[in-house]
Amino acid sequence: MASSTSARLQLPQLDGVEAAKRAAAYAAVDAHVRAEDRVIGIGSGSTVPYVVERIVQQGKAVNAGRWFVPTGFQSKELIVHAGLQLGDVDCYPVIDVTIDGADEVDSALNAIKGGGACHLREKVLAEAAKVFVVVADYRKNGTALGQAWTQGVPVEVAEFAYAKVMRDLQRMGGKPVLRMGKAKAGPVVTDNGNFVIDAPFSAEVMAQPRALLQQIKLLTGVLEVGLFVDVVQAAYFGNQDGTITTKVLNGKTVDTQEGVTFDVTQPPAAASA
Ligand SMILES: O=C(CO)[C@H](O)[C@H](O)COP(=O)(O)O
Repeated sequence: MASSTSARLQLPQLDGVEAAKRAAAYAAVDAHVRAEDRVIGIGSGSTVPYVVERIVQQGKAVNAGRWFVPTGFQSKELIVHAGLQLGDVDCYPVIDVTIDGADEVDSALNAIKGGGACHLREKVLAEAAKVFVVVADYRKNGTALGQAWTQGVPVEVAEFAYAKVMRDLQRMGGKPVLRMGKAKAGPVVTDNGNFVIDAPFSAEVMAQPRALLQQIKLLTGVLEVGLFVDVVQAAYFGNQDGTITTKVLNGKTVDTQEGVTFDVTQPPAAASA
């Protein structure tokens, strides 16, 4: 994928899952962040720092004319600390490409997102983008939603409505739990000041993600649901053996390629632009 004639990058040695995340992120940037792209959405999670790292490797010249739109506090900090120009979706409602993490992706490119409680802004930046790409390690690459990611569908709710929405989700057959803070007494509060409910459903219900999304979205008090249906155009997964797996939308079908060789030490082609 990258040219083998350029000088190699000196990168820190990473093991296992971290190496997989880096490979997925670098491969996705190389394939989807073109030199001419001017507005770029930056998602959330532990894989996204490698996305920003690769974009920085594309060089100061190409990045000087770009605006970077974050999905939350974490990605805003990444953008600022990388010396990239910060934009917002109210200035840039059309984004050239957004790259984000994912909690699980199925074989039809449906995804669960919201493990970091950012899925409201993430979905706005996904839908604002001409191209929406997710990056993850091999643990997130599945065939059906809810198999690997068992903590449930993340649902962002208005704080005052949470108890009513919990009851609604129970009536739908879910087992909702209010997400609690780890180093804070009380619930997680999103970047938008709301609560998050995690709602596991049976495999039969999870097998129809569009129907489930529509049903939850209609509950009064719900801001957004972490089911991303028909919005992901490509997914990149880093594997344990150093290769990557790609799932790319091709018309109405998904082309899957496994065991793709990718050398992270090769600089990105856009670096010379
Ligand atoms: O949806 C998200 C945050 O709301 C993240 O993108 C998702 O949790 C993936 O994170 P990681 O790259 O750490 O696995």
